[in-house]
Amino acid sequence: MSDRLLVLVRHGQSEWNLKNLFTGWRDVDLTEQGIKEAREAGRKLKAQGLTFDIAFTSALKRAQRTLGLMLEELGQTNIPVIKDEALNERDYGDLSGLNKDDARAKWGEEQVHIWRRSYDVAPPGGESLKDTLARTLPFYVTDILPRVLRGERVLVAAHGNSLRALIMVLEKLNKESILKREIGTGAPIIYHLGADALVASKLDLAA
Ligand SMILES: O=C(O)[C@H](O)COP(=O)(O)O
Repeated sequence: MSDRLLVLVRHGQSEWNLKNLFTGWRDVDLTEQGIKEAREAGRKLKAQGLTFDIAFTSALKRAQRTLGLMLEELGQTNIPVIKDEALNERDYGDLSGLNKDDARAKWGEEQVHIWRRSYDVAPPGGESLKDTLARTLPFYVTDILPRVLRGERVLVAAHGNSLRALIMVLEKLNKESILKREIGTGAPIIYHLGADALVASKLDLAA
């Protein structure tokens, strides 16, 4: 097995996940449940015998706290941590702060599903997954991937849609299959990459 390790983790449950509100770039904290999920994710990685050389996270505190809690469980709070807006959640624009059920009642189930899961339809005033990919992918290519290919073991704590964007590329998912891809809170996905940067193996700890 190559040591080109890349682990992706969505943050634990946030206060607005619990309240069922569109969050996007709003900077809300973890719930007690989210803290538990983050610690559990760290314990799961430790149980796999994994250690990391560097970690990446977004500019938002729910992902940063999740990372900090995982590193505590791993006993690795001293590794370098790079925070970058490129890994932030998709900007939900005018939907930010609205209740997801209220939005379904107003615009219909299908429209809301398209805004939440489609590849190229942006919510009003916000980013589509394609727009999100346009900022996460260059950052992945310039800052994350070269380290993985050099053999550094990399942990990324980010968000449902910034991770869906990266997963779309890593797993070569098309516009149809990404529609169905859900990323659970605090559920690590462990990849080993080949020297060609393609996925050599994948272990989804949520599965
Ligand atoms: O930003 C949000 O509201 C959530 O973190 C992700 O939302 P989604 O499940 O609608 O993509």
